[in-house]
Amino acid sequence: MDTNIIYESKYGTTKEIAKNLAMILGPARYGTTDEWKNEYENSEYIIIGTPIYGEKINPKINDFINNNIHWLRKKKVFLFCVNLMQKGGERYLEPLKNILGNCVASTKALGGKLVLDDLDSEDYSKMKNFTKAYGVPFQDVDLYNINQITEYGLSIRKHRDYNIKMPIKTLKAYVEKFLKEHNNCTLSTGYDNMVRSTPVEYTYDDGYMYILSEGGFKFANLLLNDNVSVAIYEQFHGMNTILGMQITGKARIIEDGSQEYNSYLDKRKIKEDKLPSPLHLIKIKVESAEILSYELNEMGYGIKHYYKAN
Ligand SMILES: Cc1cc2nc3c(=O)[nH]c(=O)nc-3n(C[C@H](O)[C@H](O)[C@H](O)COP(=O)(O)O)c2cc1C
Repeated sequence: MDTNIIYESKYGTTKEIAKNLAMILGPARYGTTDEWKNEYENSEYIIIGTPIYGEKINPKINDFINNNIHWLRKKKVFLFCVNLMQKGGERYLEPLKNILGNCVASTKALGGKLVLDDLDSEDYSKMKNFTKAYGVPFQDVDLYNINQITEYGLSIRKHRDYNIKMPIKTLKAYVEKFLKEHNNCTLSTGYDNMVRSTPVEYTYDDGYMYILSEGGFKFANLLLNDNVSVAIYEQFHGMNTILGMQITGKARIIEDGSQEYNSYLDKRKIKEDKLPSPLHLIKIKVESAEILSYELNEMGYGIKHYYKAN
């Protein structure tokens, strides 16, 4: 497993976050310091999560880092803490960052929870004294924010998956070749609780995908939201022949009968008056592409790539 998440948690918030991060970062495992096995040391990406109690990181996390420093320093380490600071919680991670040095790729403070009814008597009275001393209300606090967690998970994922950078020209040429060599895709459109994935034929030319369609559900979404995602892929036979792309783009409906519409039909040698029903033209600007390609892997560039069009 390339990615391992190590955490400690007293009341379950850091555990919940570790579990969600493991799903986003999958394939990944998550577990406490006690569940750690030496065989996990071959993971390249190590994410360490600690709750903050009394301004301090969890002692087991501290011990784990000190006892494993020799191999941790050779990895890419992401540190996060779970706390109730609205801002600046990263400072709690400074001691760990200082021990680990350059292997720390990022530090992040994530919002935690305080549920007074769940606290054991010792924590309950500590919190009571703390709130009294600082003149803050003695009450439940909920800063747990799933958007913040997914954003954090995706940022680590990007760091991990797109680590091997291809020359941009080579990647662009590869993306364009792939898009030209295929003509089937799944177009996903969405608005509010309406989500639609439609298998369609497309053509590609100079940064744009073109789709002709009689109409339907997807147009209702496109009229309300021009953000689209497009998947183009080959049948899955195993990781050693995996090939596919997920495009993010902006769609526009080209006016029927406009010059652009007519020249597209001309190019495709489609006679409008011969059509059984009118066709509408969707033009998608390719903004970015996430690529899974055994071909690029065989070229020595790694299997996953992120392409951003200019
Ligand atoms: C006794 C006690 C002390 C705490 N001290 C701090 C603190 O110093 N700074 C902070 O931001 N949060 C503090 N918290 C809040 C915890 O970090 C928060 O509840 C977190 O979600 C706990 O994570 P866990 O459920 O994974 O153990 C404290 C909570 C308790 C109960």
